[in-house]
Amino acid sequence: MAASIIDGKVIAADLRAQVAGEVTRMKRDHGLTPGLAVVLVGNDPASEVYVRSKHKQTQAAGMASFEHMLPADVVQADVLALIAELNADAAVHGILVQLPLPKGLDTEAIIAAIDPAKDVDGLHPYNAGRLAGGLSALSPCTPLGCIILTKSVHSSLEGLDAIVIGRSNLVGRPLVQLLLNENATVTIAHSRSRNLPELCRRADLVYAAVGKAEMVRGDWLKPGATVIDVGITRVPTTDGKTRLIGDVAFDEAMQVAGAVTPVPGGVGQMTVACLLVNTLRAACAISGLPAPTV
Ligand SMILES: Nc1nc2c(c(=O)[nH]1)N[C@@H](CN(C=O)c1ccc(C(=O)N[C@@H](CCC(=O)O)C(=O)O)cc1)CN2
Ligand SMILES: [Mg+2]
Repeated sequence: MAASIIDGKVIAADLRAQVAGEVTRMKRDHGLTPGLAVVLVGNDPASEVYVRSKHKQTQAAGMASFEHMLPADVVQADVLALIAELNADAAVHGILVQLPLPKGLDTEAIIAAIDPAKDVDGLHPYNAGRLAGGLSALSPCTPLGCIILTKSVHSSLEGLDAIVIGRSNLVGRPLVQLLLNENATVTIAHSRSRNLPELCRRADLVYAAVGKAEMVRGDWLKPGATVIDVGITRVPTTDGKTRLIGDVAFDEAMQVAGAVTPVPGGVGQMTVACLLVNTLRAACAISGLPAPTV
């Protein structure tokens, strides 16, 4: 029997609706409008698309959206000065610097300059450290989305064997921590791992986040496994256009797995929805309000 498709579009839309409901209540009961500031440096076309989508979805949820577009040749000190301004701005509850930054800028230093309470990307070492310590923290959006998608299939992840392929700060590493917090048994694999197909075949939950198109094949999967595909590679098509491909050979996975996320329409959809959740959580924490239920 073919696997079921985990519909990221539907799940993300539901999450955004829940956030919008909470924002309405915050405005009504506390006169508080959560605000998100996004900093885009340069003009990478994909980053421009993602930032536009963040702006639209932030406004659609009833939050304030502040966009800061800086030229590709901006100097480090000017980026840091903008971050300092946003840290001090009471209307801003979340700050996000779109990645990757142009060469020449020190990404680590820029992220470290963000007030951890406003770090809605969950990338500041303070939040990464708290997450790794099993403490409450703002957590990176894509891994949060992966967990929500997994929970749409499994009400509990306790005791399940998970493999995370990829160890980036944005996805793989924080995803491992979130899975541990759910009491999953986690294997961390990466481009240098030996016997990857064999490691994968043991897993109930497979997270592919390496950025290598269709690397995970159908015969790498345990029958019935849940497969969460984080990869997005844009490839040219014969008609001169492009299309997106994930890290998992989708058609093959559909023959073996129990549930699979599509690309597009899976994990990617959750990233911005979870950013809205984090902005809401940051606004509540900064304003001394109880954590939102979403
Ligand atoms: N500061 C950050 N930079 C980047 C992040 C991040 O979380 N924080 N993640 C990615 C880019 N990204 C958001 O910033 C992002 C990627 C993909 C999608 C998405 O909706 N994907 C769609 C397909 C979109 C398309 O057609 O191109 C899907 O998979 O369905 C949203 C956001 C790197 N940088
Ligand atoms: Mg996707």
